[in-house]
Amino acid sequence: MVVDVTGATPMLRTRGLAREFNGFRAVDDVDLEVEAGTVHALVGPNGAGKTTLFNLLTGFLTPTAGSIELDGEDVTGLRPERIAQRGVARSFQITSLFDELTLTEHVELALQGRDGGGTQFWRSARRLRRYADEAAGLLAEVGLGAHARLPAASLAYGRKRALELALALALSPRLLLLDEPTAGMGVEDVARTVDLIRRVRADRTVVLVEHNMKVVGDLTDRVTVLQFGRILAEGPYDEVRNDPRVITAYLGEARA
Ligand SMILES: Nc1ncnc2c1ncn2[C@@H]1O[C@H](COP(=O)(O)OP(=O)(O)OP(=O)(O)O)[C@@H](O)[C@H]1O
Repeated sequence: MVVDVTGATPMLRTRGLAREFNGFRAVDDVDLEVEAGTVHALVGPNGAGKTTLFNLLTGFLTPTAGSIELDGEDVTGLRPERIAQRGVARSFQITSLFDELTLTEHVELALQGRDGGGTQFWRSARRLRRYADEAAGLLAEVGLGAHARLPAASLAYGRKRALELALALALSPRLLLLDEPTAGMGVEDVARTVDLIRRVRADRTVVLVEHNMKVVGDLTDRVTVLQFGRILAEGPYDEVRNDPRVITAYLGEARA
């Protein structure tokens, strides 16, 4: 186990992390450190490498170079399911919802998957009931308690994303990765989502990719700014947003 000078092992640490696509470095020599119990944002102009970095952290892509440690354990090159088993969950991917299943059934399936029981509904509908209480608790946590018996298809967009969050939380993640949690939302849903993330962050470590700077400012302890696959700046939001290099990077994007 690697321990840093402050004595605390970061929940996530990458060193020299890189990913090339045909000689093009989408992620280039990234040293990222995320302290346990914090909310950390990844921001940067389009094409900066944020999604590629997320895909590396979840094992959906293998790095060309560098390493990834989770709570001091080397997870570099592990397959996505192995990384998930070690407590990394990623939300929101609405495409993974099933229209006809109720919210409760979705969460019960996720809980069964966490316990290694597979995620096939048709084989196990009766066994799923053992998770009823835990599922109810998770739905209440994300504010969907009143909708538990409705099919997922009946939910509005913002609520679908809350359900995705409940599914990620069902895995009891140590590290929760949120991929643009407020993308495509109106002002009210954004505010609700910020509140929700605030609530679920207790005892968890959260890394989010976010374009909405108000959300970043409201939610995060630290921000890493990526540009051209590299870390351009890193620090508390108020420091980073006044960094001339960051301002130039975003102005450049606005002009383009
Ligand atoms: N599979 C791939 N093959 C080739 N190039 C890729 C691939 N995936 C990403 N890239 C390139 O890597 C760079 C970083 O892309 P990435 O999607 O990680 O950026 P991003 O910061 O998430 O951007 P956005 O904010 O637009 O989602 C881009 O130039 C992109 O075209």
